[in-house]
Amino acid sequence: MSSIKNYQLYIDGAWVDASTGDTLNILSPTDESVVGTVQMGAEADAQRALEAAERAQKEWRKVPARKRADLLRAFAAEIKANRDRLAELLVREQGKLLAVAKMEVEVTASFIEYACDGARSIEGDIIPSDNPNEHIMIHKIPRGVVVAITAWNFPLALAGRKLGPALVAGNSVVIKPTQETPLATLELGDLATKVGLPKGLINIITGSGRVLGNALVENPITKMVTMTGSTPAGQQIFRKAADNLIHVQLELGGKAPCIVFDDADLDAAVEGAFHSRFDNCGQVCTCNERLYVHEAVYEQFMERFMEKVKALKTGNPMDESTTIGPKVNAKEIANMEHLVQKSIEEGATVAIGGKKPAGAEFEKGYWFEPTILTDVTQDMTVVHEESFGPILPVIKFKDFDEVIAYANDCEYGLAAMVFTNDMNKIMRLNDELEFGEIYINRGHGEQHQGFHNGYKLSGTGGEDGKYGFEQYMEKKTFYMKYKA
Ligand SMILES: NC(=O)C1=CN([C@@H]2O[C@H](COP(=O)(O)OP(=O)(O)OC[C@H]3O[C@@H](n4cnc5c(N)ncnc54)[C@H](OP(=O)(O)O)[C@@H]3O)[C@@H](O)[C@H]2O)C=CC1
Ligand SMILES: O=C(O)[C@@H](O)[C@@H]1OC[C@H](O)[C@H]1O
Repeated sequence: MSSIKNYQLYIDGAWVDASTGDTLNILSPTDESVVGTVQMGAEADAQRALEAAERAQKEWRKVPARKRADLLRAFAAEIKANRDRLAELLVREQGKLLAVAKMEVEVTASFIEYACDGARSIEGDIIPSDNPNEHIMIHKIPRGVVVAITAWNFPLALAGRKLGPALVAGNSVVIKPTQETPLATLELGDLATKVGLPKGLINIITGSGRVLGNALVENPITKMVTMTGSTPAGQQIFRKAADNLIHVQLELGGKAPCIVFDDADLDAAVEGAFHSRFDNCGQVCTCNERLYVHEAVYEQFMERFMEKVKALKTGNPMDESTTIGPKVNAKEIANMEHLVQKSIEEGATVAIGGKKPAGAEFEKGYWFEPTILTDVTQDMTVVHEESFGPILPVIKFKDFDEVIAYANDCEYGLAAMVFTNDMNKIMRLNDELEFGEIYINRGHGEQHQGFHNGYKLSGTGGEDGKYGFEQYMEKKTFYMKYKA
């Protein structure tokens, strides 16, 4: 039985108590046991962390980018060296499968390593002026103090995704992880100290988004907010950020369509649609949230697809034979139950699942059976509201125009998946689908060198790749007049 650690706040390279004296128990989604405690920071703690970050950034921005990258590669290496310990903590606080947790730790490090590769690409411009004896120079400079606010589905990877580019670009960071799963992120504090990152460069403080998160966003020291989470919270941050007109990068909700055309490779489509819904218990922003299958292949596809769903083994995420774990908390389960009930009321059929699994091992914890809904129509709630869980509505379609209209009939615009081998369809899909990330003939799964970019209510700014890195820098233009 792993011991329970009581975490403090990590500010200016030290562990300190929060100003409030309040603490929060972090519960295991598997059995609701306490897996750790954190302290609830408030405005005064936000101020302390931001001031430490501001002091550190004044020195950090002078360090050559190559040297910054060297230090951060050591940080990434230390994260990898602690993979198994961090992975177990992720399983205990978030309920993801151990194998997925190990991959998350590796991805955390690779996000940082990818950013380090960009250290030598921080280039500006020298532009000839229209005036004689004058040059125009555009410098890329760090923004200053960046506030990073993260969600619970991949808490450590989301931290690495933001820390990497922010720090390599010369900023300092205050991270506020979600109250649901803060523990693995807090562990980054000791690793930062161990590799000798300057004090105050990374600060990790815990507390509610409404109080601590809000205090961070509205503080004038903050020059950028990068947040991953729900659309409502992102909208609140966007409104508050307007007070100081700071740069905001928001990665929010999604409702990805997965479209299987009649000419699709059905094995690839079954695999892609299945993993894109059920991996991480459906808690991925780019998940297959609604499946559209052409009527000509519907029976064939569903026969193979349902076999895989029935074969899923729900259970303890530490058990290697488990293939799907619990949801993260009781609120998420309530949403699952609401969506299934609403779907039934609106005329859908529960083809499989739809409730809490039976058995003593599921008495405690936040469990929900993998659920497939059929006889679904485009107007139903479950086709428009994000489930962010193991629920999949399936709709039969007749032709290209019909399914594109269905796919775009959505307030989100993050990801879409399509299976077809018809080049004309593929090129038309790229033109007509209103989503920032489109996967052709495979399931979801971003790569660091891409650009994770949500349209509509899925966010603003975008993350990853060279365009995501650019978000962490300001530009300064010089007009240099000289004597001939
Ligand atoms: N597009 C993407 O890449 C991703 C999007 N998501 C989306 O996030 C949602 C699930 O994650 P979840 O953590 O519940 O999302 P939430 O929006 O509830 O929380 C995300 C983070 O924002 C904080 N927060 C909430 N309100 C505010 C505020 N007013 N000011 C500052 N910070 C605030 C939260 O703090 P706290 O909760 O601690 O109070 C948390 O740290 C789903 O909708 C999912 O689609 C998730 C992962 C990736
Ligand atoms: O935010 C998400 O849910 C995804 O972008 C997820 O986060 C980190 C992983 O690398 C991505 O799959």
